[in-house]
Amino acid sequence: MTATIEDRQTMSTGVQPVRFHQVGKAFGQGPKAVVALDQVDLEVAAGEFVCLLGASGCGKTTLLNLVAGLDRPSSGRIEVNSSRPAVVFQEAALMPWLTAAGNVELPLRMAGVPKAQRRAKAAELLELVRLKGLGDKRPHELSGGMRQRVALARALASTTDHTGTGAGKPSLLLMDEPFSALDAITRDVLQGELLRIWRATGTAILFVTHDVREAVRLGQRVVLLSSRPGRVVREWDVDGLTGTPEATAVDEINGALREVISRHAAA
Ligand SMILES: Nc1ncnc2c1ncn2[C@@H]1O[C@H](COP(=O)(O)OP(=O)(O)OP(=O)(O)O)[C@@H](O)[C@H]1O
Repeated sequence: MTATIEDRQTMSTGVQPVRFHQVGKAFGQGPKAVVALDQVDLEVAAGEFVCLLGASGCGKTTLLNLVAGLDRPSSGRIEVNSSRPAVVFQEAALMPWLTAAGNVELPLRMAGVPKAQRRAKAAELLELVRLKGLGDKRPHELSGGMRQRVALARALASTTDHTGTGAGKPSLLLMDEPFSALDAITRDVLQGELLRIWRATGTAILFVTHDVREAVRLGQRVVLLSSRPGRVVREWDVDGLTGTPEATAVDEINGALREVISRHAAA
């Protein structure tokens, strides 16, 4: 089930939104430095859904921050070849004084999209995340799941190229445990919605989680990071697995995750 190099090369034809070449990231210097990532090689193909899995503190958020340009690597090289990557966090982080539609419009406003066009785009995206008719609600009037839907619509607005400068570049969504604060039923519904939206938009997604089931359900590929420092230790091609194959993949990946955690604990 582990993807071969040949498989990876087949998947990686065309423009890749993200490529990591031997990326390292350390916080601080000298003996007290915290090495969060070490020699990470990773790529995401256009339109691909990749789940990044690892134990708490292994550097998953650090890796997403590097892709988003919120931080810089200490070593190695990152190629980001997408129209502006957008991030969805664990908490929706909406502007409380803006309506749902206002929040979705915000990145469009910042990109200089004319008013009528951004209104129409926000309405279209709110419909895509099944919040049609709720655009005038403020965040406090919405449930946690609804707020994450707004955050997803805003991220989609942000990653769409409206200026023409990113023409031809694939879009990329970065998602940092976006459903982990939600109850199990809402999480299940939103996972299904995310798959639908991914298929409808064709955006590439790099999705961080520490939930193996979630990773196998959502991803085409699951990439396992070791415990600190985070390194890619294994990856699995889980595209289209359902039923028993999916359960087998979950067991196998759970075993590998436990192994990297216990190796770290023993170190
Ligand atoms: N700004 C920073 N300064 C110092 N250390 C940091 C900083 N950001 C992250 N770290 C450290 O780097 C390591 C990786 O952190 P990161 O948040 O990327 O892990 P994670 O895998 O996302 O964890 P979790 O699953 O718990 O969210 C941790 O040891 C963390 O303490």
